[in-house]
Amino acid sequence: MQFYARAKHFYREVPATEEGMMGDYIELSSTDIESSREFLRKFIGGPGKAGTEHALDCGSGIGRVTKHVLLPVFKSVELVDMMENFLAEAQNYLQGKKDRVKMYYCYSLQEFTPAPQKYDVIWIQWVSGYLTDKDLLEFLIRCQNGLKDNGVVILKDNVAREGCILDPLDSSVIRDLSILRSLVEKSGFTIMQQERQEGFPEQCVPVWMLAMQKDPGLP
Ligand SMILES: C[S@@+](CC[C@H](N)C(=O)[O-])C[C@H]1O[C@@H](n2cnc3c(N)ncnc32)[C@H](O)[C@@H]1O
Repeated sequence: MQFYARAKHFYREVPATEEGMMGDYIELSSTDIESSREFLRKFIGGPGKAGTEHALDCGSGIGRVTKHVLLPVFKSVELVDMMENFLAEAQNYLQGKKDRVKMYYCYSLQEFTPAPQKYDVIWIQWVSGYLTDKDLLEFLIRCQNGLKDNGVVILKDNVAREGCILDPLDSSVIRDLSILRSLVEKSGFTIMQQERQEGFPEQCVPVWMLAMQKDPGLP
């Protein structure tokens, strides 16, 4: 519980701005967005691919990903974040597109269950490290049930070069790629593609994008 309480305590001091969402690396936001858009394009539209009706932005913060990556593609988007003030700010930040933002869920992901078979894409960016292994695994299992046929989960996060690093400042963990992949696979997802974010400075922790789909044989 302390692990989660500390993260909440940390985010109380974080401004509800793009800078706050980027942890003071605001200059990387446009590179991040551009790569996310390109990565997403591979999995949507066309036979056997995900549709473009509904997306869910997990750990959305003020909706930076929703605004720049999801709303340009999906008819409607829903946001889930544990911080009420971020979701409140999202309503200003997403102004003009508000009618296509259908829900703002104020929940911690470890306590949140996506609605069954509703989403074409579930986007999980820079938030998986705030969940324990057990809670991340269980959340991914609940996400499977939230996906439509051909639906895709995209997880984008910092990835350690080796092992698992605890950041006591914001109470998060950075997992290496093999640990992250094994959690994803344990949940029953199949990883379709993984790609390293390019264009970030060498001294930054590597960032990876993983696209996953549930096994079509499973209910
Ligand atoms: C680094 S910000 C990233 C925000 C957004 N995904 C983006 O890329 O702009 C991390 C976000 O995760 C949220 N968060 C942290 N732990 C969470 C949890 N256990 N459940 C839900 N949201 C959480 C924070 O409130 C914050 O909005």
